[in-house]
Amino acid sequence: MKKLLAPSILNADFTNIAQQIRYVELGGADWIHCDIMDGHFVPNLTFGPYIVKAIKKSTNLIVDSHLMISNPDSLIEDFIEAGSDYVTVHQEAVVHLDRTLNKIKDLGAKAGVSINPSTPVSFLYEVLEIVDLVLIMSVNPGFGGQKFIQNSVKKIQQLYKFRSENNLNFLIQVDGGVNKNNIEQISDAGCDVFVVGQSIFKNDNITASTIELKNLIS
Ligand SMILES: O=C(CO)[C@@H](O)[C@H](O)COP(=O)(O)O
Repeated sequence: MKKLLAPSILNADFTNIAQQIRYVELGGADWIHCDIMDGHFVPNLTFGPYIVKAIKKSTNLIVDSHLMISNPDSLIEDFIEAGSDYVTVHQEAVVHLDRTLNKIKDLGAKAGVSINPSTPVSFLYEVLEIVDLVLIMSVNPGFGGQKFIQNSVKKIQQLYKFRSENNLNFLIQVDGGVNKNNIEQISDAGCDVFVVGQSIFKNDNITASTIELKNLIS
């Protein structure tokens, strides 16, 4: 499976977001990752569907919306209408996970599910047949620039094994603290999609850091 790089714009310069996206496009980024935070499920606030719509207009890359919000069902439709190709909800934030994931698919987007560092992979076993993507959070969600939680590698290996043994097709994504020193180890564990924030956008040369990370997973 091709390995994909998904720069997270959480810590990008929003005074010129179209240019920042252009820089990662030039570096070979595959997706744009949008971190949606509500100040309730996570202790931080970001942006909503209006901004996702503007981001979609500024790029041809896949737009990947990660909803770190309570009660995501009420906003799923808005994020899909705004142009999200993937919509990922948190297992911890949803009561009827099977219903929510099917709703995303019925509305025409790819359905993703995410788990926090303290949630075991086994909590997802019953929905893995219907999801397009599983996001392993490798930091506690809410902020960019945190340290990678090493136990996430074991969770990725476990998920990779389950996928192979059950002949399933979902993508395995990792998010939080990914950088040039650990990305190869995470890739070897079986990860397909790498969300990277600060290690791309907090560098002087955004395109060069994108190229460097892409090379490490190619
Ligand atoms: O969802 C989140 C944080 O909650 C992430 O997308 C981070 O924004 C990734 O940023 P870095 O850890 O790579 O800086």
